[in-house]
Amino acid sequence: MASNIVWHQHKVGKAERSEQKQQKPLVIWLTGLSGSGKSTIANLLEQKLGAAGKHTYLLDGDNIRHGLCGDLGFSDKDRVENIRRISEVAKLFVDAGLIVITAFISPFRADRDFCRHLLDEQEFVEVYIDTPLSVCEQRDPKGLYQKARAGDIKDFTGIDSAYEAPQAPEIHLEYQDGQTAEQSAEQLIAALKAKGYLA
Ligand SMILES: Nc1ncnc2c1ncn2[C@@H]1O[C@H](COP(=O)(O)OS(=O)(=O)O)[C@@H](OP(=O)(O)O)[C@H]1O
Ligand SMILES: Nc1ncnc2c1ncn2[C@@H]1O[C@H](COP(=O)(O)OP(=O)(O)O)[C@@H](O)[C@H]1O
Repeated sequence: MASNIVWHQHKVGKAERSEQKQQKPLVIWLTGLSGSGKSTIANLLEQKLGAAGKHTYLLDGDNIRHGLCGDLGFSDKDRVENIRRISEVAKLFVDAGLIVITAFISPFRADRDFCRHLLDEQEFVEVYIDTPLSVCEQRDPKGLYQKARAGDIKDFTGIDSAYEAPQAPEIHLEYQDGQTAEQSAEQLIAALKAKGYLA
């Protein structure tokens, strides 16, 4: 596809940019059902990383779908393209030396793996926000499950569109009854530290 185009090697590269920021750039990829807690946890995580002096950028489903992916819907084909674009953007931000947090349902395993393979080893951390459908549906923060059950929204993840759960995520945040979002975010930070991602 990219014929007659040559990759330009710049003088300032990822190593220099991450050295300047004193951090290892990476993508912290949150995946889970709608209402599982991705946006809430991602926001808390970004605040906490910022307070610890890290340079971050949060890519969030609802926001990206207003701009970069504003032309896409929720068919399988559009979701694949959504995650492909986001993955390429995440790679650019990693190249800029940033810690990127993404909060997308990203229902298909192959698409999450696409992002993983765009990056170097240790630069992609898949975080499974494993909140059961019944809990997400009960939370229903945007009233979308109610609409999906009533047939007013088609192709809704978990209802009439598939969610392929990660088989070997780097971090698995299992739902615990009564656990607050703050506690989940702390648990995530602790796991990231324990696995050496925030050194
Ligand atoms: N049909 C259908 N299925 C799932 N979600 C829907 C749908 N229609 C609208 N929404 C809203 O869009 C948000 C999901 O967008 P994503 O970009 O994360 O989806 S995907 O990764 O491409 O599957 C999702 O946001 P979150 O609830 O934050 O996950 C919903 O608010
Ligand atoms: N432990 C928890 N982690 C994340 N969110 C939680 C938790 N407990 C309750 N919630 C609530 O669940 C809802 C999750 O919504 P949201 O973060 O928008 O999910 P998503 O981005 O996955 O659709 C929020 O209203 C949040 O306050």
